[in-house]
Amino acid sequence: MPDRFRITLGQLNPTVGDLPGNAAKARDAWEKAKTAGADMLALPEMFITGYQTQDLVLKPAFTQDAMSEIETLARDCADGPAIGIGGPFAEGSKLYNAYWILEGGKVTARVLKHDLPHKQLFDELRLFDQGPVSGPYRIGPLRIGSPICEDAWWPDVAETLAETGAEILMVPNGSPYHRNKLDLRMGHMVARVVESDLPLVYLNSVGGQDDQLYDGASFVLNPGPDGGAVKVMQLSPFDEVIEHVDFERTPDGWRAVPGRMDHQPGEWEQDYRAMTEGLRDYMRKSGFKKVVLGMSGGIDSALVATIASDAIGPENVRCVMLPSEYTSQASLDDAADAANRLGARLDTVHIEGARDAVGDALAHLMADTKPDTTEENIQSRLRGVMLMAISNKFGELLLTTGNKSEVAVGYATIYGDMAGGYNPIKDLYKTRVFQTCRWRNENHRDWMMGPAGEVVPPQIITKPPSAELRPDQKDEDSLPPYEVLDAILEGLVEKDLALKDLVAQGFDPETVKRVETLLYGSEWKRYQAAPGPRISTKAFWLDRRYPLVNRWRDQL
Ligand SMILES: Nc1ncnc2c1ncn2[C@@H]1O[C@H](COP(=O)(O)OP(=O)(O)OC[C@H]2O[C@@H]([n+]3cccc(C(=O)O)c3)[C@H](O)[C@@H]2O)[C@@H](O)[C@H]1O
Ligand SMILES: Nc1ncnc2c1ncn2[C@@H]1O[C@H](COP(=O)(O)OP(=O)(O)OP(=O)(O)O)[C@@H](O)[C@H]1O
Ligand SMILES: NC(=O)CC[C@H](N)C(=O)O
Repeated sequence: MPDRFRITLGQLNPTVGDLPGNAAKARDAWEKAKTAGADMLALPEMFITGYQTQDLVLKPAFTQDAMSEIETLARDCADGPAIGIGGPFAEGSKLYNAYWILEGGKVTARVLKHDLPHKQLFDELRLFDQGPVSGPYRIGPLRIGSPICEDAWWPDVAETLAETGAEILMVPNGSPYHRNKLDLRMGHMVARVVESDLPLVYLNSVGGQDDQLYDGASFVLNPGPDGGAVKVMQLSPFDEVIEHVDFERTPDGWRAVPGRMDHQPGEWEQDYRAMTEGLRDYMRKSGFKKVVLGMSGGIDSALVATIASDAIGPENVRCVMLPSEYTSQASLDDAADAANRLGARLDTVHIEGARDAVGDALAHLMADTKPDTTEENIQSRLRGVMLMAISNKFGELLLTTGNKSEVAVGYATIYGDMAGGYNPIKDLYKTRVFQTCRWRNENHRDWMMGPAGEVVPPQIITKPPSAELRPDQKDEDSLPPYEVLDAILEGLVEKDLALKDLVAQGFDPETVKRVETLLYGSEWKRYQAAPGPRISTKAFWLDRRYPLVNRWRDQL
C-alpha cells in the first residue's frame, strides 16, 4: 500500500452555463495534476455548470448537457489522476447537487448533497432533492469522504462518513463571500475535524456570478495533538490557484503535509477586492470591455470610477460630467481632478438645453404647478438618457453609483441616476464609502489596474455630499446624518431589530420611524435597480426579499 497521496486542488473560476469552457478548465487542471504526479484532481461544487445556476438547473436539457460533459471528461481523462468534480445528477424524477468521481475513463462514484442550504441567498431546497448521506469513495489507497459545502456546516454527514471508514474529508464548495466569512467557515470546519479526528480539505471556487463573489481562500486542516485542529495550508482569496496537497500515512492515520500559507488580507481589502472582482467578472462573463459613468465630483462616483479603473484599467473607463447651472465650479474641478488622478477619460455633456426642451414640451401641462422634485428628477433622468446613449453607441456598460444607504432609503431617481447595468457599491454603506476611499488612497496591490497613490481627491472625501439638483442642496437636508442613518439601517436591515430596540439604543423615535418608512416605501425601486457585488450578509435581492406592497409598520 503506498503511504502517500497527492491531491491537486483546483481553486478555479467557472462560468455559469459555459459547460465546454468549464470542462476545458478541468482538463487543463487535470494535465497539471498528471504532470505533478497527483492521485486526484479536486474541483469545487457544481464546477461543470458554474455556481449558482438558479433555475437553469431545472431545465432538463441543460442538466443532460452538463452530465454528458462530465462523462466525456471521464473518458478523455482516463489515463492519470482521478477527478472529483461538482455537477448536477438527474435520475428519474430526482435531481441532485452531486460530486462526481471519475477514474480510469469511467464515473466510479457520485456523492449526493444532503444538507441543502435554503437561507440567505440560497434556495437549494427549491432546486434539488435531498440526497441520502453517501459513504466514502476509494481512490487508490485512500477512502475519501466528501460532504458537499453545506453538508460540512452540520455534524451529521461528516460523522456518518467517519463512522463508515472515511480517512480524510475533502469538502468541495461554492461558498460565496461576505465580510469575515473565512472566520465563519473555519469555525465550522474546525468543528468537523475535532468531531471526526480526520484531516479536512476545504476547496472553494473563485469568481463573480451575478451579485455573488466566490472568494476561494481554500485551506487544509489536520487534527491537532490536543484534540483541536491545525491549519497546514491556506490559499489566497479571489485568485485562481492550482496547488498540490500531499497526504502521508502516519501511526495516527493520514495527515496532510504542511504547505503554502498565503496571506489573508483584512476586511477593507477583502471588501474592496470583492467589489473590484465583482465588476471585472461581471463584465468579462457578459462580454463588456469598457464602462461609462456619470462623474459628479462627489465621492460615490469617484469611488465607482476608482473601482472600475482597478477592475479593467483606467483606459477603459469613461467618466462623463453632465453639468447644469446648479453644478458648482468645485464639482466641475473635483470631477476633473478625480478622472485625471486615475488617468481615465473625462467628457462633458451639458443637460440645460435638453432640460429646457423637456420643460417647454411639458409647459402646457405643468403651467399652473409649482416646481418640486419633478423638475429635479428630469435633470437626473436626462443624465440617464445621455449616459445610456453613450452606452448604446460605444458598447460601454453604464455603472450606477448609489451606495447601500441610498439604495436602502430610495434616495435616487428611478430611470434617472438608477439607470444602468451594474452598481459596484450597491452593498457598501455611505460611512464605509468614506473609509474605503481612505483605504484605497493609502494602499495599492498588484491586482489593481489603476494607479497607486491618492486617487480619490481628499477634498471629495471631506466635503458634504449633495445631489446638486437645486441651489445649495445637501443630502442632510433630506436624510439624517449618514452616521445616524447607517446605524439605524444596520439595525433594521442587517439585524432585523424592532424600532423599540433602536430607540432603546438612544436613536430619536421620529428619525427611526422615518427611516423605516423610507426603507419599506422604496422596495419597488430596489426591485428595478441594477445588481451589484454582495459583501454583506443582507444584500438587497436574494438575502433580503421583501414584498413591494407592504402595509405593515412596526409600532413604537
Ligand atoms: N410603490 C410604487 N410602485 C411603483 N412606482 C412607484 C411607487 N411609488 C412611487 N412610484 C413612482 O415613482 C415616482 C417617484 O420616484 P422618483 O421619480 O424616483 O422620485 P422621488 O423618489 O420622489 O425623488 C427622488 C429622490 O432621490 C433624490 N436623489 C435624486 C437623484 C440623485 C440623488 C442622489 O443623491 O444620488 C438623490 C432626490 O433628491 C429625491 O429625494 C412616482 O412619481 C411614481 O411614479
Ligand atoms: N453633474 C453631474 N455630472 C455627471 N453625473 C452626475 C452629475 N450629477 C449627478 N450625477 C450622477 O448621478 C449620481 C447621483 O448623484 P448625486 O450627486 O446626486 O448624489 P451622490 O449620491 O452624492 O453621488 P456622488 O457622491 O457621486 O455625487 C452620481 O454619482 C453621478 O453618477
Ligand atoms: N453551496 C453551499 O452549500 C453554501 C452554503 C454554505 N453554508 C456557505 O455559505 O458556505
